[in-house]
Amino acid sequence: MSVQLMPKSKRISRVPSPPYHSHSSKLTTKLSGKRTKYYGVKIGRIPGVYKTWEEAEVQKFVGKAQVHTSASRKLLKGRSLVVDQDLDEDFDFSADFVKVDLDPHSDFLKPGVKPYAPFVDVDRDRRQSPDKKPRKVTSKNKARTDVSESVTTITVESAPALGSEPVLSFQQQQILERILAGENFFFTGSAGTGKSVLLRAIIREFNKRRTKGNLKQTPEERVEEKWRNYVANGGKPTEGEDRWTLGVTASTGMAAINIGGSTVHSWAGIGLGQFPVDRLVNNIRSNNVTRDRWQSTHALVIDEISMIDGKLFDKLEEIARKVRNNNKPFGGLQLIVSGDFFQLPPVAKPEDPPFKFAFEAKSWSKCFPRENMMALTRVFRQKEDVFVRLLESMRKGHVSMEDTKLLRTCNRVVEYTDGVEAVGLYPSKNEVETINRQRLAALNTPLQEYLAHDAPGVNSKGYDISQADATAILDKNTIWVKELSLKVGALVMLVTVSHNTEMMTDSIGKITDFMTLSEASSSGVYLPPRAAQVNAAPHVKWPVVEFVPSKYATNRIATKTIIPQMCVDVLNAMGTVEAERHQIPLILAWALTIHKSQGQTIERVKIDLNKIFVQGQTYVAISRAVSLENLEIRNFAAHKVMAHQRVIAWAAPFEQEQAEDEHWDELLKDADFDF
Ligand SMILES: Nc1ncnc2c1ncn2[C@@H]1O[C@H](COP(=O)(O)OP(=O)(O)OP(=O)(O)O)[C@@H](O)[C@H]1O
Repeated sequence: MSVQLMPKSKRISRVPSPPYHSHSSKLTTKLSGKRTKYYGVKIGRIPGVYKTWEEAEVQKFVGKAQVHTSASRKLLKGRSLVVDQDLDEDFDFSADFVKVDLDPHSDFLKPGVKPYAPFVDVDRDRRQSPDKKPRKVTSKNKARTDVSESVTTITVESAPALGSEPVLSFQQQQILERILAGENFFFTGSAGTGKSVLLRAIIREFNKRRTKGNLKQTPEERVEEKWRNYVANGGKPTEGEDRWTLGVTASTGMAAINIGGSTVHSWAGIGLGQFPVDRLVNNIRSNNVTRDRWQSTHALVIDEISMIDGKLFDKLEEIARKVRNNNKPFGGLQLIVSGDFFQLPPVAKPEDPPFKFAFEAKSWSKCFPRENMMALTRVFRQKEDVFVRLLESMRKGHVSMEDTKLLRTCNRVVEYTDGVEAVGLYPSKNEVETINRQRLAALNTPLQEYLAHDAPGVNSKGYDISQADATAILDKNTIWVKELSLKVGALVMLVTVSHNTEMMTDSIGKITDFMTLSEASSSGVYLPPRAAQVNAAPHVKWPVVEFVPSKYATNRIATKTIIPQMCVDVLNAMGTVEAERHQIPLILAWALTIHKSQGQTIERVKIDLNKIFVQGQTYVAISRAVSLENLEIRNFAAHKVMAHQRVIAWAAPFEQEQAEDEHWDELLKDADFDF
């Protein structure tokens, strides 16, 4: 919690309210035209409302990591509404106070999702002069909040019984325990066997065990704290604390965002990784923060390993030994690696030398002896046996005559009574862009355009990056679009994830309206708690999406939800923000590339296999579906199901051995031995 500042000009009379997760909470915002400012201190020596910043500032707690910089002061000063979940009942709010949500454990403060995003009002020009073509909003012509507004009332309804992450299966739990005991582990398994669910559970467990309160520390603060502890401990490293320091990475930016991490390249501080190892090691050693991260991290997660080249894996392994001055495999770093080699392979240009899979790296078997690799065997995504079996043989590149017949029956149109059609999956990006553009143009409802605000950060050397570079980095590493064009009737997909069940990625729906937050609240539309964060722009209209109620998922989103803008960021090698994008987390979903669909569960799906070009692509596309009932496939042919021979050869003995082990375990379970 921190010192909270708010202008008196934005008076807010407080209605006592339960936390958001209870049934409902209500805030009444009264905005007067005056510009006198008051400053509120909720947690401090003497909580209260102060007339000057100086008076307020001295009330803050000393020694807590809540030092207000001028930047945060500036940030908070301009806000009209800040929301808190656990207001102190004894606190005197009679003097026009606000509700604040600065819970460090709330989703807003997790990597990838941030509060206080600035806004763009794309609708304003059109509202003022209906004949005028909508003007694109840039940082220059961005609309300002009108503080002379009269009264805004927002009712935040609680989410209707949104689910949580599923309970881990016995196999998932077994792997989790071995990882928590400090073992290296590679876990694989067919699509939908719960690798991502397990990975998220692992990250949660590590975070829980890490020293409380330091999750938000920057790498620099961590180094400083480590040094202080080292000195306090008489020059010896402190026990326990580093044991749970976890690096969270993935092979691609998209996969990294899904688990709240960075790409393995960024984390390692190796740029594109094309230089020889010694040069990369020198670069890392010359950067205190990157060097410290390599040295102080205890365990490293690498997700979607199938897309990491084996040569890169070997380079990282050698770098780890050198930078950590430790000759054990990967310099003694605990490795937690996940992925399915039958899915998408490393991206390689035709002119590149042939790629190696990570399991073909020289160091792979040193890092993962046979007993530290396991395949999850229970498929959760699909429930129909016939579909699970079909996908299993397709994964290995086999399709029988019967399978072909069955898949050809999916060449039909599935109609949905609620009018929300299926998401189309296509191999090529151009196809996807064309389809989405054409479908949007065909709707005769008014166009709403939202231009993202991209904020440049710093690169791994600490230098500011340019606006153009920030946009390029964000375009490459995230699925959030720079220019979002929407209309009532558009099919959209939510592309943000929240592990506290507020919103789930992969949710599909149709835009039914554009509303301000207060309009939404008075029409019974669900306002996600984070919607309150953007109340600084009461006249901005956000899309209202009617999501398809999921038949299968344990995680659900409220059916009719307003989606305000949020923020996504890309981290540099120092773990600080390289670029961040403020945008509405929706994308058009009439068409999506198969590459972008990897890792997702899509209940209504329509796949066109016409231009399939890579092994694993057909399997990835079809395995996104939840049931045969909702699956549509165009241009299926058996030869389009391709699995990589090297993967088949590598996986066969491993999977055979595991099946035998499991068979023996099963037999021995009921046996009564007495040694
Ligand atoms: N233990 C479990 N109990 C019930 N459902 C589960 C369990 N584990 C995973 N699931 C569900 O199965 C579906 C697929 O899970 P997940 O995305 O983790 O699979 P995956 O192996 O990562 O798939 P892919 O390889 O396609 O990315 C999700 O809907 C998830 O909620």
